[in-house]
Amino acid sequence: MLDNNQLLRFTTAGSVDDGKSTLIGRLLYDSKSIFEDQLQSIENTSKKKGHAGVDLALFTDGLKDEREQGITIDVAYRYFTTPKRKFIIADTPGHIQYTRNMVTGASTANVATILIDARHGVIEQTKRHAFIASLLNIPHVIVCVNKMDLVDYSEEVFNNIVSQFEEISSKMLIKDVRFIPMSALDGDNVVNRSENMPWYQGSPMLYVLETMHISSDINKVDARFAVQTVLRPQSDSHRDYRGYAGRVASGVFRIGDEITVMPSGFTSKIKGINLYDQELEEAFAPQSVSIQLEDDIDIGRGDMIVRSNNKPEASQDIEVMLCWLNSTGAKPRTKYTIKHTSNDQKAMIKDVVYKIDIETLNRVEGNAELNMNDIAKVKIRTTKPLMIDSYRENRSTGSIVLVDDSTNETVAAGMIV
Ligand SMILES: Nc1nc2c(ncn2[C@@H]2O[C@H](COP(=O)(O)OP(=O)(O)OP(=O)(O)O)[C@@H](O)[C@H]2O)c(=O)[nH]1
Repeated sequence: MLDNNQLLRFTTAGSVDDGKSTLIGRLLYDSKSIFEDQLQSIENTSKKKGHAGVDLALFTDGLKDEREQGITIDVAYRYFTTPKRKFIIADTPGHIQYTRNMVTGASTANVATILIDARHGVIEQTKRHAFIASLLNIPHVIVCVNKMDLVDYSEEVFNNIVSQFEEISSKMLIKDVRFIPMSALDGDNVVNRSENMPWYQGSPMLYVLETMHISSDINKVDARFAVQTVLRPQSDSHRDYRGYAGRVASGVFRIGDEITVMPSGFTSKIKGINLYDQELEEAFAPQSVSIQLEDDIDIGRGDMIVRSNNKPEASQDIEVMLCWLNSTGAKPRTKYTIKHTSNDQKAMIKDVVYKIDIETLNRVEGNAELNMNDIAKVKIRTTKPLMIDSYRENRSTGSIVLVDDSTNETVAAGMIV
């Protein structure tokens, strides 16, 4: 089984021409994560285009081709592996890096990388990227100060950018932020240590990504099991078996644990845990398992099994920071389907408390309209209770999405306050 700790998800954000494609290309190329045939074709194209070396941006050009053909790809996922870790990069194309794409790509990320052009320093866009990383509670941020070759590898320029960034990030909730001076084009401090910046004592980017401690990014304290379906095999040998299949959203469950089923409130003890036909002593997030209980109680999809001494709140009135994702905007007095873990209910937006002006990061009150890319604090009322935690404490049971039933489109993503 894949040790989930070894899988690191990261997003890339930067404004147009900061060098995102070049950086990803450099990471793949220098870490030798490119397939031979792909590499050959890129080298040929680079030669044809008159490039002295390899045109690194070609690694991510697939995305551009598709875009030019009019196929909308908002977030592209790239996979690469080094001997130490597996990586998934959620990449959003530079000039369509709207809030919605960043939110979509970043919601499960361990790390957000934010690119800054060393010549320009911290700009409006950087602020927006930092804000979204903080809003989504992405545990780690790496600020890549790129194009250091164009500022004479100056330590002073780098230090100034670090201070500028720290000034804005100190007002946000960003837990772990690191700064790396680099040249993606020349490969300085991406995979290999730069010889041009001996003053930089830190590690190159890949090393940081490979060694970053991410196992504590998952909430291991609050045990939450979202029931997806009830298993009742019909064969004679399994006649007494009744298991609840679902996903451990967070925390750990062990045989013998005293549990409560929510929202009904019935209590029991865990009798067995199965992963396919394997019997486990314990299960942890994000495993999908089936759980057997000592008592026969009425449980269905959307219920949540939790440890009795640590329960989420059951509520029909929730406050969320909502990011509106579709172009139609929010329709007034409309019922949406709200999806929360395995629980689907109907919900209505009762009130827009305030919107965030993404440029100034100020709150704007008195404007109830929600359009694409808007971020707002809203009050939602659901038809039945949801078992919720705050997103800060639990990224899994603290997040929701809204779906428009008439089109089946996901129209908003929200973080429970
Ligand atoms: N001198 C220098 N140029 C760089 C560096 N990194 C990228 N560039 C150049 O900057 C330009 C933009 O790089 P891209 O990688 O295409 O930028 P991007 O951010 O991916 O741009 P979009 O795909 O439009 O979002 C290209 O001409 C790159 O060769 C660097 O470290 N130093």
